[in-house]
Amino acid sequence: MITMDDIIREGHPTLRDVAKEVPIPPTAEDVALGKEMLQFLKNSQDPVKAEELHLRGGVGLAAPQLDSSKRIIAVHVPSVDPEKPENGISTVMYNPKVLSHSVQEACLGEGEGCLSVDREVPGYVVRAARITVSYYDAEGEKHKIRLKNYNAIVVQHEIDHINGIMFYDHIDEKNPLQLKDGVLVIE
Ligand SMILES: CNC(=O)c1cccc(C)c1Nc1nc(N2CCN(c3ccccc3Cl)CC2)nc(N2CSC[C@H]2C(=O)NC)n1
Ligand code: NI
Repeated sequence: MITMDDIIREGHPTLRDVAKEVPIPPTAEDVALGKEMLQFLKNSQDPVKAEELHLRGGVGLAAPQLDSSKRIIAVHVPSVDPEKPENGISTVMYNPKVLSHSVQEACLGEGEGCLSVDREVPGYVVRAARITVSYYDAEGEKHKIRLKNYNAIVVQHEIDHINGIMFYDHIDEKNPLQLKDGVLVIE
C-alpha cells in the first residue's frame, strides 16, 4: 500500500526526468502500480484512513512521484454534485497525451498544491481550461476524452509530472497573483 513515505519530494532528480512510455497492453506490474496509485488517492480522501496513515489529501498522482519514471497517472476527483457523478473522474491513464486544448485558460483560485512539494507556493498556475486527452486503460483499450475546469487542471498537473514539470514552473515570479484578462478562475 502506498503511503507518504513512498512519495519523493522536490529536489529528487526523478521529478525532473521525462518519463518513459509503458508497453500497451500494460504489464501486470504496471496494472498493479496503477491500482495502488488510485487506491492511495481514495485513502487520502478518506478522513479515517488519511488520519490513520498520515496521508495528505490528493486528487492526482503520477508514477514519477513514486520514483518510477513511467508515463502512468492516476486521478480521483470526486464530483462536487452527488447527483452528477459524471462531473468527477476516477481512472488510471497509461501513456496519456493532450491531443488538443482550448485557447481559453483557467486556474485554481487558491493556487495548486502537490504531494511532492512540502511547502505552500502561492500563485496562479494558468493552464488550458479544456483539454482533449487520449490514454490507454489497464486493459490496453484506447480512450479519447474531453475534460474541463477542475478535472482538466488536475490531469494537466499530473501529465506535467511525467514530463518533469512542477506546478510552480508555471507561476509568474514577478506577479504570482496577477491574472491576465479572460483567465477563468476555478473556485
Ligand atoms: C496552494 N493552495 C492550495 O493547494 C489549495 C488551497 C485551497 C484549495 C485548493 C483547491 C488548493 N489547491 C489544490 N488543492 C487540492 N486538493 C484540495 C484538497 N483535497 C482533499 C483533501 C482532503 C480530503 C479530500 C480532498 Cl479531495 C485534495 C486536493 N489539490 C490541488 N492539486 C493541484 S492539481 C493536483 C491537485 C492535487 O491533488 N494536489 C495534491 N490543488
Ligand atoms: Ni503534483
